[in-house]
Amino acid sequence: MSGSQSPKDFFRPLAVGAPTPLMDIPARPSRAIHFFDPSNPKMAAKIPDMVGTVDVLLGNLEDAVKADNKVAAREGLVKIAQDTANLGGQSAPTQLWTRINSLDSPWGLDDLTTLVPAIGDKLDVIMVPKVQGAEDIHYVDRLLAQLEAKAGLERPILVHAILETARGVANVEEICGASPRMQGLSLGPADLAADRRMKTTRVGGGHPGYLVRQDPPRENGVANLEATRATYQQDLWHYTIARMVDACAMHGIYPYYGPFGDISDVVACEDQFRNAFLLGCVGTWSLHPKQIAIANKVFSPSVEDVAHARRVAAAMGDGTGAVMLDGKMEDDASLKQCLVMVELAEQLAAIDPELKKAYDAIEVADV
Ligand SMILES: CC(C)(COP(=O)(O)OP(=O)(O)OC[C@H]1O[C@@H](n2cnc3c(N)ncnc32)[C@H](O)[C@@H]1OP(=O)(O)O)[C@@H](O)C(=O)NCCC(=O)NCCSC(=O)C[C@](C)(O)C(=O)O
Ligand SMILES: [Mg+2]
Repeated sequence: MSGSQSPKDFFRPLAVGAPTPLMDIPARPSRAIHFFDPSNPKMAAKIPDMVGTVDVLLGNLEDAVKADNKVAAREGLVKIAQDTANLGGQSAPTQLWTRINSLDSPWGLDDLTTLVPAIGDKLDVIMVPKVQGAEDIHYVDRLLAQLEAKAGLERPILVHAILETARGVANVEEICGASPRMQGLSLGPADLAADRRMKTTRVGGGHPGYLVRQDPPRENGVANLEATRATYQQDLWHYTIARMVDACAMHGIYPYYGPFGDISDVVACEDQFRNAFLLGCVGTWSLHPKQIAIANKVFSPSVEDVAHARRVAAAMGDGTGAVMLDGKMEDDASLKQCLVMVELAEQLAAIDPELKKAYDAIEVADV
């Protein structure tokens, strides 16, 4: 909500006839947001078979789509949305998102004015790149309301902002609170690195030069600076992700990691995703089909964690007081953490039969 706005106006439609904004953003599973270029015939051909195997399919119109293909990508996305069953809309197993071109580009406006009338009923979330502050969200918010009203849509399209400028990061809280449409945030590590003038050349992930080194061993009180010392690579994105998580939690919306550009390094990709999962993110991006399985694995609580969480919940009874379990103290606050895990497991079990089987098996054997 912006400074001069009355609280009661925040949840009013911004155009006559537009759908009423949602009070709460639904927690729909979105472990992997899988990017595809709708102007690439090979990728487009794969989309119908991917429905049901990934939580979100995202038709990307921005960076990674050639300038000459911008219109073809937009039109390709319309066609895919119209022709593909079970993709997009409230009850579809796979959500349909798009990433529009940036608001200062020659294409952003036409992206919105084409997509909303044509496939607005199927589009669940619109990702807006390079968001700098609340003003960008306000612009999209009003425009979407006008387009929704004109198209007679019954459900508001949600908005997701990518943080990829220093100003965007500095304004992260106001971005999250700028509209009831705000669904979440993703990290845009490549543009953000460039904007910050970081000295990296990668799309997400770590850097071997960003490290801390073990202290030198001391002999008779003197540091041996010649000794071999272990180094520990640090996470370049810790600060930004942590800020995103707090801003999203404060506003009841959802944080996501983002892209991991080294498609061949599936191990480091899994590590980067897991850091984000542990810090509070609900999902990440997948740029290549092989990253979907990594995201689904990482962003689904492990069977061991769910088993432990259920044991704590059972041992805590009415949820107050303190108990000992396996030598550890559990209390109201550790129970709350466990309930986050249990709730997430329930949401995922409802849409993923394999996970349901794995989580159901715990109940019998381990609790
Ligand atoms: C990396 C690339 C070029 C490798 O593409 P490739 O064709 O060389 O890979 P491949 O391993 O040979 O592909 C095998 C098969 O899978 C297909 N395929 C491959 N990828 C996909 C896909 N995503 N969805 C569906 N199908 C896909 C591909 O067409 C091929 O089909 P085939 O067997 O029939 O020949 C390709 O995967 C790709 O273009 N991925 C999407 C890239 C993208 O969307 N980038 C933008 C997001 S990141 C970003 O913008 C940064 C950010 C946030 O803004 C900021 O940090 O600032
Ligand atoms: Mg970018």
